Amino acid sequence: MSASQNSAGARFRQALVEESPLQVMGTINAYTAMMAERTGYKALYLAGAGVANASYGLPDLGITNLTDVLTDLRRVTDATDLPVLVDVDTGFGGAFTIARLVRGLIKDGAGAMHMEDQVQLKRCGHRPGKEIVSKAEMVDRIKAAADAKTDPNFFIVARTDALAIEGLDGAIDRACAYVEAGADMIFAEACTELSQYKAFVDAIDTPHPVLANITEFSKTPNFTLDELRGVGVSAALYPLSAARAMNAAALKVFRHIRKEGSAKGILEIMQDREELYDFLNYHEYERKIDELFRSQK
Ligand SMILES: C[C@](O)(C(=O)O)[C@H](CC(=O)O)C(=O)O
Ligand SMILES: [Mg+2]
Repeated sequence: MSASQNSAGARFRQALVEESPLQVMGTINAYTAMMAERTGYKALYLAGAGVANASYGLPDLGITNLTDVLTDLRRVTDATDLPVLVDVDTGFGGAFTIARLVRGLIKDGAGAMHMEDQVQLKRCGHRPGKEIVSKAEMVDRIKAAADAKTDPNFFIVARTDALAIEGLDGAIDRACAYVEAGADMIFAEACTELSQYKAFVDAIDTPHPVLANITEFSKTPNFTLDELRGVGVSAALYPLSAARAMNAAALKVFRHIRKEGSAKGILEIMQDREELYDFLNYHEYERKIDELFRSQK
């Protein structure tokens, strides 16, 4: 098997074949990535909003950069074998920056990326007031990315935020142009109805045409996997589900211990030491230390 057949990009493509729709699970750090892997997911997601919110305490408004994303990516790819889809926002700059980004992602173990057609001062895809670049400019972004691939299997997802601005026909017209330019899949952002996904799927001519972003508290309802399968969606993204739950749990714990002066009464929502150690393979590390240094005792 050649190196590129076994690359993260190849593994991402394989996951799309094995599972349809492929559930792509957002994990904001190495440890949650390990838990998701053990739970049975076949692909992970590094959310731009996750990098911004969780790692830097910033809103998802295009403030974090290429280096911030690669730093978080390396933590995840060092800890798991699963292929990771990485949110690279607008690509962080012009053609040369995008090329550097693609090379960096592949080097740091990403299997796929998604880049969007918003202006540099981007917003969350589910917020009002989004602005997008021209179709031609986004086509250039995709071409720059496709041209920079050092692994032919690296998977490029083009995200279009055009539905909210140009309507379904405009968004589909862009989607087709993005695929023509080298995108492997379309991230149809902020769809409100299943029929919209179907329209994208019918228009796009690739083996795995459409990704649905099932982010909570958004413009997109929490469509089930069966519903998405029914309209031909190839990948279902859960960018921040665990992060939202982790935030809510942390806040509960902070409030409880502050108020009660003790963790008594809130312990049941915590992961206990045994489970933590199980996911970390902690005992294996201890065994190794004992084995290595036994003679010194
Ligand atoms: C997918 C997304 O790009 C992300 O960064 O996770 C966000 C998710 C969200 O804000 O809920 C987006 O849809 O813009
Ligand atoms: Mg994002």
